[in-house]
Amino acid sequence: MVEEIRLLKLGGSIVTDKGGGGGIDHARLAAIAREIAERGDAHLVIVHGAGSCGHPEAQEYRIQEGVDLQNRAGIAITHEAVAGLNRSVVAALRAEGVDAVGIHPLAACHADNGQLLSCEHQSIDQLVRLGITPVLHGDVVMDTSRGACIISGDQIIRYLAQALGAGRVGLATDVPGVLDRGAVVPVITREHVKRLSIGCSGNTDVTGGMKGKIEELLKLADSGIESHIFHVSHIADFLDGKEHGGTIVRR
Ligand SMILES: Nc1ncnc2c1ncn2[C@@H]1O[C@H](COP(=O)(O)OP(=O)(O)OP(=O)(O)O)[C@@H](O)[C@H]1O
Ligand SMILES: C=C(C)CCOP(=O)(O)O
Repeated sequence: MVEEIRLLKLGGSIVTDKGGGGGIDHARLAAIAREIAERGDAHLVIVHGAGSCGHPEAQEYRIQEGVDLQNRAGIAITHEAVAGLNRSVVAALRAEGVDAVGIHPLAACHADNGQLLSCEHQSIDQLVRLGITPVLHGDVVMDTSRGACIISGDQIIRYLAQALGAGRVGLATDVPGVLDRGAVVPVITREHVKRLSIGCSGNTDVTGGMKGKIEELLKLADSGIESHIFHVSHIADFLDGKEHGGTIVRR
């Protein structure tokens, strides 16, 4: 029997100090890595966001407006910021015994007009089947129309979930789920979302915060794959298939 692949996004807001001084939260990373290692999670693909390691650089160089000779320096600077975070995520996982390997979308993916068009999912699938945990991230990616653009971890999650036929898709973040007047909305569908007020992030964010996340997850839901948004404290529950108290986005 071919085991199902699970996808977990670690939001930039939980692995970095997104609203504060801007550092990587190494203690949080170690705790998350321990939870993943304790479950011996084979068939897991991890994608992390950028938080304070990439969003400020992408904003400074106006990457989302397109990249040409004037602002091309932003490609390497933004990529290095988030690639450094990727090295820390991979190191934290490996320190706990998870056989993790970092994969950079700048080299593995291509976009057009800000939309992810392709990603080397065959290599990712093969790695997972060998028991290795690929760790991707939101990144600056070359873009046919714009030169380059920023692809969020949420877009990568959507693409990989569809390409790999993922069985379970979860996004851990700094809020308990999608909130409506302070209460968690348990289920969101395309119809229902129109009645909600979903905003961006309270911090520097070039990919649309919660609004951008929901847009991607609704596209995923359209293709029949549901996804879960929950607070970082419920990662173990998600991996164990238990109730996480967050939001499910479905068709
Ligand atoms: N209706 C809403 N419900 C919940 N969060 C919301 C809502 N509207 C806006 N937000 C904001 O969205 C944020 C979460 O989105 P954000 O993109 O920062 O998450 P992330 O995936 O952890 O980070 P990153 O994009 O850096 O990976 C919350 O911290 C909150 O400020
Ligand atoms: C800003 C960069 C480099 C990637 C953004 O990814 P996200 O944090 O998942 O939105």
